[in-house]
Amino acid sequence: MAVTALFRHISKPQNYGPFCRIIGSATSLSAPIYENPFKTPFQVRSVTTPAEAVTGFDEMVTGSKRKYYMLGGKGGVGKTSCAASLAVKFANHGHPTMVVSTDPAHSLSDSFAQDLSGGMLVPVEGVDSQLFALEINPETAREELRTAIQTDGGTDVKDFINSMSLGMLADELGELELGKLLDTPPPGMDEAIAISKVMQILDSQEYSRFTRIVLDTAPTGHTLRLLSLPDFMDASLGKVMKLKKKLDSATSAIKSLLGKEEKRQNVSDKLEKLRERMAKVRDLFRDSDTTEFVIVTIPTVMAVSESARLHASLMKERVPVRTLIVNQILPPSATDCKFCEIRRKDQMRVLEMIRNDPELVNLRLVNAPLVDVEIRGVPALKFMGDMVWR
Ligand SMILES: Nc1ncnc2c1ncn2[C@@H]1O[C@H](COP(=O)(O)OP(=O)(O)OP(=O)(O)O)[C@@H](O)[C@H]1O
Repeated sequence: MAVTALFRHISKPQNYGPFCRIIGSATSLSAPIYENPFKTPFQVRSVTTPAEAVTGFDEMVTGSKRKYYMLGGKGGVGKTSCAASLAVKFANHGHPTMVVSTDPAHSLSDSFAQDLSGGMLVPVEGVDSQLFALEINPETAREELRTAIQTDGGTDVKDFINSMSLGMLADELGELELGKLLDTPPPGMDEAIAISKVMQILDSQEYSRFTRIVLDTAPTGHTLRLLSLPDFMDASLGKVMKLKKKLDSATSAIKSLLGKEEKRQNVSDKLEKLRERMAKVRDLFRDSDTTEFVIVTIPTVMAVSESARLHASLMKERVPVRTLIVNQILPPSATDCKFCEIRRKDQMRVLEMIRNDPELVNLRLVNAPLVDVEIRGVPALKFMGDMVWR
């Protein structure tokens, strides 16, 4: 697909729906007054959680060099809401921003309450500055790659080699199982291809203006496998490339005799480009000057345990992590709701657990309250952004 074809414009005005009364504040001890999007001031009740911290948004927003923020965590904790709200905030601070979902189960469209599907860059309505969203369907990205390789004769490489009586090389290529890799990809592979596609888009001159890229990633398991994948891909594709070079020199004489076209050169180029992009993805994840991985969790033992494991893996892979967002914290109950009281006590215990967890203790802890409406649409995201990203 031509890069220019990635833009799609929304002509219909969007209805964001009513928003929003809030019942808690992000870590506030002093009960600040926030303004809702309809300009009706409302009081935010305090969430009494001791470790108040800010995400250092000033630092995040400073500078026009391109920066990447990846949000990840357990399913359903609020990754998309946090990612979308960060993107809105960057855009409202003047950064041309792109928010990208590489989660096979996209929810950016739901979060923005706009249709952002289709694998193209879509402008988000209702934001002061440039904000574009992109939902990459990892399966489609994989199919595109497969078709590109097939069209250029790539899947027939093995047959072709056999027909040239180079069976030994064919076996060697077979061992690399590139075709199988695309048929039944290991978990994380689709996302790696999707991210490499994002890199391809961002590499083009046309999109060089984007200075903030926010990635809403798939739940933890995929992220972890994704991290180790570029190395694996790099090695596999590197081997394929070497083999192809050998093959090219071995067959070029025969091919020129038979007058066959050099179709496979295209395949080689594509694989080489994919390998380069995979290597770029790997480097990007580890570059603390440009990249930050933000872990999002909720105050339950299960979610926090998973976050600790995610953090340990990210550290092992040398991915920079500074912030842990604990989302959906219940505010103190204004009524004598026993259920709410018990849940909140439970949550406070979990917050204490986070503060004492050796894996998480050094992270900036940002507590975000559970609000009494769904976070949906730009005004709601703007509101969430002002609570979380400070
Ligand atoms: N602080 C909050 N208060 C109230 N509702 C919230 C809050 N944060 C998120 N939500 C709601 O919780 C639901 C799940 O949020 P979201 O889609 O952002 O999670 P996710 O981690 O991206 O999920 P998935 O793993 O399925 O992609 C949404 O309906 C969202 O509006």
